[in-house]
Amino acid sequence: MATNYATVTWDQLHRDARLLSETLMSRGPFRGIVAVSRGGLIPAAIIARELDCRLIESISVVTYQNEEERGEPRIIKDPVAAGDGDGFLVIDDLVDSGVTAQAVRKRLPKAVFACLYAKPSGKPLTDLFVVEVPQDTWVLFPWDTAPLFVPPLARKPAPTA
Ligand SMILES: O=P(O)(O)OC[C@H]1O[C@H](OP(=O)(O)OP(=O)(O)O)[C@H](O)[C@@H]1O
Ligand SMILES: Nc1nc2[nH]cnc2c(=O)[nH]1
Ligand SMILES: [Mg+2]
Repeated sequence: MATNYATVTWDQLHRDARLLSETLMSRGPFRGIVAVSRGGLIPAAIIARELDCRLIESISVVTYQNEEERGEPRIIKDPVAAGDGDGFLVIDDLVDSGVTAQAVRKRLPKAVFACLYAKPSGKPLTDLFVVEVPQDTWVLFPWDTAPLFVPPLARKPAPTA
């Protein structure tokens, strides 16, 4: 269970995706990009623009049976156009336990796997990432959050003794 939160803004996400693109320039050129849906879709779009890559595939892996329980990962959308991954770049937003990345790598063994954020358990499954995040930290992506009004300190009720 995560005990801390790390909020990522749209600006940070864009900057990190551009930083990853710079590193990826020396690993390419790539025939195409496979976005790991859904979290990898927006990072993949930014990276595809930077790398001038127009062939975009997607893979969708479901790892949750219900809200709590994790089941066997199931690929519910296959990246047909990517074959065995040869010449392709796979993009996800983050690796946590590494379960999703492992399933993607099994399906696309020849692809390069890159993501923006990596927690220690998932780190060995990525070829490239931008920022390491502690295992006990839950990353809040811009699509997970909304700006919220926070009352001024002076208006907060005094704590009762
Ligand atoms: O390393 P793991 O423990 O597998 O966790 C990482 C995966 O979890 C999140 O996706 P999620 O399954 O929540 O689905 P989504 O991308 O559709 O939101 C995230 O986008 C990664 O794909
Ligand atoms: N948004 C989000 N999804 C995840 N899926 C697995 N780990 C995470 C995380 O830290 N943040
Ligand atoms: Mg995902």
